[in-house]
Amino acid sequence: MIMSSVKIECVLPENCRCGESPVWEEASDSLLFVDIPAKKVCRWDSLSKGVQQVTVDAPVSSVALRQSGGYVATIGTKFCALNWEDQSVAVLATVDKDKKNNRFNDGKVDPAGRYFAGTMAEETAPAVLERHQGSLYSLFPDHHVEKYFDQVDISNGLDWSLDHKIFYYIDSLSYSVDAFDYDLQTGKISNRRSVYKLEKEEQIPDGMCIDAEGKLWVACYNGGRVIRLDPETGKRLQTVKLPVDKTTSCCFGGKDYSEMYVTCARDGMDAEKLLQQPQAGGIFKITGLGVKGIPPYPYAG
Ligand SMILES: O=C(O)[C@H](O)[C@@H](O)[C@H](O)[C@H](O)CO
Ligand SMILES: [Zn+2]
Repeated sequence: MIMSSVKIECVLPENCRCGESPVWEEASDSLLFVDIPAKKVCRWDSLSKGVQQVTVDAPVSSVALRQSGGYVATIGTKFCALNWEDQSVAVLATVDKDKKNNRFNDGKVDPAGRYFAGTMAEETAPAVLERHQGSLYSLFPDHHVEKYFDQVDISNGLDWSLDHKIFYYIDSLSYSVDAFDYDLQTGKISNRRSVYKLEKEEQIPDGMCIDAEGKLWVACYNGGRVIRLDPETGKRLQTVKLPVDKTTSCCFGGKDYSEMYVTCARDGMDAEKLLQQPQAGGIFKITGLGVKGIPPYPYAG
């Protein structure tokens, strides 16, 4: 049963051009996120409401916690370590060296501490790009990189089932949420299949996270919503609409991971749309969902 006490609030009017990769950092009661084209990694302190940011030298598409301290981030086509204190970036590995127009997109750490992230061709406008240029990779704790597959259009949301036996993945322009069998020991994936095909008004599947009941939450770009899916039945369980169209990603955070945070974009909106949706690019908090999330896994290298 769905309780109707869902509340949506813009907690940070940040005007991100393309906000992405929300990650809750319990140790600092903060939300990390990136603004991809603005080349910024941001950290919003939920207690003081202050934002700190680090500007890097290329589009930054995802950020994740690092077990040994600081963060890791995907910057351009590089997996990097980010030292928050002195704002320094160290390159851990580079991918797609033969594809000068590519950049990383969404990334997330698996339950064994590997940093998964995929690439895409740079867009000329939202969802307009040379197709099939991307690949999916992961950075192992020893800093070696494995490539899983290529021919990706827009590599996007990813997460793992609660028993760590399934890897969920979105290539946005397939309009599908896919699943693979996952071998946590080796990091290998196999047996790709679709678990949900988006409906027309749901638009483009973007970022994704799993909740503590094993259900998937997908942010729908241009759809102005997050949807909750049951990957076992392939059914949509819930739709939560937001007052902005370009919802890009979601994560759980806050006390006991009972709140959901949603990022969104301003790029691609005309002046009229921006007047109608002045909160576009802000950070939204959704409470009252009645389900919790799980903590993010830190990169183990
Ligand atoms: O947020 C992302 O993942 C991409 O970098 C964005 O550019 C959008 O998703 C894309 O335009 C719509 O699919
Ligand atoms: Zn995305």
